[in-house]
Amino acid sequence: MNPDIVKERQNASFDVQKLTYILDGGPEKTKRRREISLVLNDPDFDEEDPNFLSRSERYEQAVRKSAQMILKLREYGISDPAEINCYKSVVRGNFHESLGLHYVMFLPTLYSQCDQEQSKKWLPLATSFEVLGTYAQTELGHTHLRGLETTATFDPTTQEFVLNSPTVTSIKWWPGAGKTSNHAVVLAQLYTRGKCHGLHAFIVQLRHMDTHEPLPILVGDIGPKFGFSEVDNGFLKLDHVRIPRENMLMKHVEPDGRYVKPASAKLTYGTMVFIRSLLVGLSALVMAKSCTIAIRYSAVRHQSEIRSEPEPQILDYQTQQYKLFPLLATAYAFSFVGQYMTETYYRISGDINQGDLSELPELHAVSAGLKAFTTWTTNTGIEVCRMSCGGHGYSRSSALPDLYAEFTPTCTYEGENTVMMLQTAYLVKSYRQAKAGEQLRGIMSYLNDMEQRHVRAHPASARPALVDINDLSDLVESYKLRAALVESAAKSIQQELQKRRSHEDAWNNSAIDLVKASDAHCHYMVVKLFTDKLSEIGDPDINLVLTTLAQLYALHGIALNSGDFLQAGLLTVPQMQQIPVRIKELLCLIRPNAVALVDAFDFPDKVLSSVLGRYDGNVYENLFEWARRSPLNATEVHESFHKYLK
Ligand SMILES: CC/C=C\C/C=C\C/C=C\C/C=C\C/C=C\C/C=C/C(=O)SCCNC(=O)CCNC(=O)[C@H](O)C(C)(C)COP(=O)(O)OP(=O)(O)OC[C@H]1O[C@@H](n2cnc3c(N)ncnc32)[C@H](O)[C@@H]1OP(=O)(O)O
Ligand SMILES: Cc1cc2nc3c(=O)[nH]c(=O)nc-3n(C[C@H](O)[C@H](O)[C@H](O)COP(=O)(O)OP(=O)(O)OC[C@H]3O[C@@H](n4cnc5c(N)ncnc54)[C@H](O)[C@@H]3O)c2cc1C
Repeated sequence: MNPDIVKERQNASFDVQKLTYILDGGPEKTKRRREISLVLNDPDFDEEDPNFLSRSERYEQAVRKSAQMILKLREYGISDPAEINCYKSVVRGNFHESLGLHYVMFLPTLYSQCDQEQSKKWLPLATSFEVLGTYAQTELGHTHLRGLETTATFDPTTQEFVLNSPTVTSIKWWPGAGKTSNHAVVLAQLYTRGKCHGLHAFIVQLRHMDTHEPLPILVGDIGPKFGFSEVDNGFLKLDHVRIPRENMLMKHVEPDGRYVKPASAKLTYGTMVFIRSLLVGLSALVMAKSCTIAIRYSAVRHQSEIRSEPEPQILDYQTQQYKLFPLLATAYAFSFVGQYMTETYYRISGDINQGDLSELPELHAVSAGLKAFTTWTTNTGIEVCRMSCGGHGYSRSSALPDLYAEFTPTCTYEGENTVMMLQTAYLVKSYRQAKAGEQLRGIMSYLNDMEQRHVRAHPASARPALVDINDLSDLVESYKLRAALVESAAKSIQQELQKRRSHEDAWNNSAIDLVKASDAHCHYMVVKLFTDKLSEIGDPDINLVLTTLAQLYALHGIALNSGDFLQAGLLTVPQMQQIPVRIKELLCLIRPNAVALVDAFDFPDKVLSSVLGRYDGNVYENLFEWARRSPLNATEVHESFHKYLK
């Protein structure tokens, strides 16, 4: 064990194990997660570092691993969905699996959209992996759902739907598992009796069940990408492909071609809401991994000098702390927001299953906004962690390049982040309702008292100084008032309408304000949920260290967005000048606990897969060993010497 890291652990002021229990949701859950993590000792999961393999080898290794996972799940009797998720996230490490989409999109779509008869047919096939599915929605030319071109036309004479990609731009593009899957959920515009009824989901067989040869359908892999080398993102061109009427999910077409409206057309989009909710938790996980790597490495890396003494640990540099500790605070904040998002998703989708759709718009708005907010923040955070590791952060051995490449598409997939932020129509609607005197419920209820607060862009001098910057509840209140930026967005729309612009143009001309409002709303939610969590934590040592992190999270956010807080008169200039001073004090308070705080995330070394983030801190000897495994070192003299240099 590296002596620096031993010393760091001795300095901790709290019980790491107890904090792990809080993150997991209780000691029983930690125990079970650790039991599941033992699967990493199974030699069947020993594999070459994918960084030393070609794309085709990586894909093959991922398929082998996916197949092994299924067999082992059965062998170990793991069947609870949360436990399957935990098992997969342990085995997957920092990469994706080839059957990922079958689990996260295909199966959930079947579970939520099959009727009884369809469930009876498809669920046994899909859960036994005879049917391997993908989710084909995006097209070469479109992702906006109303604009999708693929058609499904009902033919009552044969009781079939005819699926067609009429143009090049309508070819399905991106669905994972282009080579792996034999079925797809295809999203297409439904036509029956000559009328279009919008987007619906259909099950389409793509490949022969025994030979895996494609049916008369053009299907394949779209080629190498920025990351996602394990995943065969695919294309799919359908040329008048016929499927039985029973393959339409939720069956809205009667045998005679009559269309029966669903309770809400938006239920077809349910799988995306599910994944967007999951991505909030995934952001927390990846931010936590990145911080673990960068903070452990910063504790064992010595460089330059502060005083004329031996080289200090780089974690002692104030600038290093300023780079990493706000991200550490973010990892904790997002962990609690992830827990909230999961609970909210299951609560509201439970109501939806019972026929109560009243909270669907809020679930959509919250999951879209938080997905965008947390993935954007995490994406930039991983890169800060990588940079903070200097040159060794650039090596694939650090895992940070892989974490970045695998995570960055979360800002794009399941709804491009700007587009998701623009799903703030709900926010503006809520604002208008509150202004009209309606009492809002839930997370939007803070808009109820906006009129009394009169939060507007007044000169700061005209306002009382509301905030004690050392008081978390005051900080939550200021974030809440800043979230009233929605008022500026609503006003911008109003002004555009007064200029006789159409509603659509007024919306587009206010889009920057709308995204800002959405961002402020999400930021408020994160600060509030983090602060609320503190009241549940009885252990005084843990409460103290998490309160310090929450304060840092809140103040750092204000420092980054100082213009908003000053403009709205929520803070005075002298208070704003106090914030960097307070932030520096908080960095000093966090410093002795930094390593313990990342230890509490409890990532086994095999899951982190990072030479820099090793628990024992023995970085240099393992970096050397890792480099020696590089395929370029397989021979002492590379063949290129004989071919070109000699
Ligand atoms: C701890 C966690 C651990 C582990 C997790 C592990 C793994 C999971 C994570 C990752 C998975 C890993 C690997 C998989 C990798 C990638 C998979 C990627 C898949 C995909 O990307 S699938 C394709 C996704 N595509 C999109 O998201 C498209 C985005 N666009 C849209 O959603 C819509 O076009 C848009 C922008 C919402 C507009 O909708 P529409 O076109 O219908 O416009 P309208 O104007 O007609 O309607 C708007 C109206 O409808 C409301 N609305 C829109 N969407 C919804 C919804 N989903 N639910 C409810 N309501 C919705 C909207 O608010 C408007 O309402 P209004 O009329 O104003 O009242
Ligand atoms: C790794 C990966 C895996 C994927 N897996 C799947 C899958 O399994 N199944 C599937 O169906 N799809 C999948 N996708 C596709 C993914 O869902 C889309 O890429 C995503 O929805 C974004 O759409 P787009 O690529 O068309 O971007 P575009 O919508 O073309 O975005 C390009 C730019 O235009 C801007 N823009 C677009 N619309 C607006 C607007 N209304 N207002 C303001 N700005 C706008 C965006 O902000 C962005 O800056 C995957 C994508 C990736 C990268």
